[in-house]
Amino acid sequence: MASSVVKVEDVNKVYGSRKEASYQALDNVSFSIGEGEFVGVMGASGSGKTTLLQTIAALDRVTSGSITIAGTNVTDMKEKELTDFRARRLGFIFQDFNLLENMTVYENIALPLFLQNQKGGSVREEVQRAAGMLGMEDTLSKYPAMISGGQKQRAAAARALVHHPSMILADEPTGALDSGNAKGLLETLQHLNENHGVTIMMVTHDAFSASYCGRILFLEDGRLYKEMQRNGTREEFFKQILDEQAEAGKKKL
Ligand SMILES: Nc1ncnc2c1ncn2[C@@H]1O[C@H](COP(=O)(O)OP(=O)(O)OP(=O)(O)O)[C@@H](O)[C@H]1O
Repeated sequence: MASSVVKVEDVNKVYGSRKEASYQALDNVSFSIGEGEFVGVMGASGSGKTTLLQTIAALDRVTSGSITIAGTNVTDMKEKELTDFRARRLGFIFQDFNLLENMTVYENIALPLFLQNQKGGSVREEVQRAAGMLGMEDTLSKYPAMISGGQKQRAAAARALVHHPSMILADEPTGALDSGNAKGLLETLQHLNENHGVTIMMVTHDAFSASYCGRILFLEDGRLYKEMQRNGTREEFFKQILDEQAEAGKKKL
C-alpha cells in the first residue's frame, strides 16, 4: 500500500465519566488509509461512524489508543495546535455544505486560505486551481443563492481541497440531496480521487454512495468487523455491499 495518511491504532472512545452512565462508542478500532485511497465507513445508526470521523478530525478526543495523520500524532496535541492542524491538514464536506450566503463563491472557496492568513496572488492562484478541478471557473463571482444545488456541492468540494489538505473527510455528504445531485457529488469525489489523487474518507449508511469507494470499513457496536475491497465494477461492488448489509441485518434477527 502507498504510505499511510491515517493510522488508527487500538482506539477506544467512551462517552460519559460515571461507570453506570458510560457508553463505549469505539471498541479497539485499528486500520490505516493509504495515500490516494477513497475509503467508506459504513454501519447502522449508532454504530460509531460519526464518532470515528470526529476523532480522526480531532474534533473529539479518544479515550485510549492513537491516531496519526500524515505522520503527526494528533492524540496528544493541545487544543490550539489541533485547531491549527485541522485548518491546515484537513478538508471537510458537510451534509448541508455550509456555504456562507453573504460571500461570493470565490470567497467561500478561499475561506481555508483566509483562515491561514494567506493573502494576495497565491490565494487567487489556489482558488482558480481548485475551481478548475471542479469546473467552477464561471461561477466564482456569484453568490450561493445564484447557483444551482449541484454547483453548491462543487463549491463545497473546491473549498475542502483549496489548501492541499492531507485528506478530505465527508460525513453523509449526500444525506440531504435528491438522487440526481447525490450522484453528481459522488462522481465529483470519484473524479478528485481518481484524477487528482485526493485521499477521501466518507461516512455513509447508504450502499449506493459507498459503492463509489475503493474500500469499505464496516462498524458494528463500535467494532470494526469487516473490510471490503472493490475489485470489479461499481455495480458489482454495490451488490456486494447490499449483500453484506442483508447478512448483518439477518444476524440481528
Ligand atoms: N456526546 C455523546 N455522549 C454520549 N453518547 C454519545 C455521544 N455521541 C454519540 N454517543 C453515542 O455513541 C454511539 C455512536 O454514535 P455515532 O453518532 O458515532 O453513531 P453513527 O454510526 O454515526 O450513527 P448515525 O448513523 O445515526 O449518525 C451512539 O450510541 C450514540 O448514542
